[in-house]
Amino acid sequence: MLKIGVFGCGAIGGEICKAIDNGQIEAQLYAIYDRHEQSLNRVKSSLENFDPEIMEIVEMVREVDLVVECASQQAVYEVVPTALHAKCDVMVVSVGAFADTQLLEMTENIAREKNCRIYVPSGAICGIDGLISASAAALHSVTLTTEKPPGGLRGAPYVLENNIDIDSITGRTVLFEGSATEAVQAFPANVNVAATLSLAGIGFDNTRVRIVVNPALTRNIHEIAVEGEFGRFTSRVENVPSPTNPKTSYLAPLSVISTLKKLTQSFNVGT
Ligand SMILES: NC(=O)C1=CN([C@@H]2O[C@H](COP(=O)(O)OP(=O)(O)OC[C@H]3O[C@@H](n4cnc5c(N)ncnc54)[C@H](O)[C@@H]3O)[C@@H](O)[C@H]2O)C=CC1
Ligand SMILES: O=C([O-])CC(=O)C(=O)O
Repeated sequence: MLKIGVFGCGAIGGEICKAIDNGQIEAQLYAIYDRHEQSLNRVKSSLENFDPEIMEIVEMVREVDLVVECASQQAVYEVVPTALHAKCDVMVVSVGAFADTQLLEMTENIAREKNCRIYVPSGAICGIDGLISASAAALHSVTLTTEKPPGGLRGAPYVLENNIDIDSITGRTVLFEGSATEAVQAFPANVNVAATLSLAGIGFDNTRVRIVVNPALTRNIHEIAVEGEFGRFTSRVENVPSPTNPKTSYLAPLSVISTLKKLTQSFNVGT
């Protein structure tokens, strides 16, 4: 049975642990880690069938087959190379870290050398399957428009550095327009989906991102528009935010759970 380690036990990590624990994913929840004891305790107390060991990453990668990173972009720098060097596969949700081309090249090289896999789930967006299919021919443009209520964007570096009082905004307001490279640095915990789109499509510098705050919303909306030789498609998802982290949509952990299920099933559907 696949032995899984979960690094980061917040909104996403907590859901993954529960899905393994309740048998939705046929795997063993072998180890968990978080820098906050409170998060570890919350996850441990939510489990009924597994009692995972708490292990730092260096120890975890020696014991498990796959580490699921669900912590932060900064954690990706530590978790991914450590896992791959130990011949351990890795699934990444803080995908924005891969806007750093040196990190991306380095991890791809280690994965190739060690014959390991790096998995990037679709996360909180819909349409990655179509974009991957379309990318087999020429793509002309990929655009993401993310619209969230203030709680979904509060505290982002871009908001703080530009002294934007996000709670005083009364109507739908465009906060940011730029490349995916710029977007994932300006909003590292809000638009990892821009990185996933970039990796699947035309790269970080060519993928356009617009970020909008809308106090009238209760959901996190991501709209994607893709044009290419295949034709054109748009996708729009209105995501229920995670109850413990309003920045994170519930679809994000569900996407990780489904990707993990794919690894353990013999019958797989979708691109
Ligand atoms: N790919 C996608 O579509 C999405 C990606 N994300 C990203 O996924 C990651 C996890 O999201 P959530 O679970 O909502 O966040 P969260 O804030 O609820 O949980 C993250 C947990 O990781 C821990 N953590 C962070 N950095 C750490 C480190 N260096 N070492 C040890 N523990 C660390 C924190 O203590 C926290 O308990 C974030 O980077 C978030 O931005 C979130 C939503 C969608
Ligand atoms: O969960 C979402 O709506 C998207 C998100 O936070 C991210 O991509 O970082």
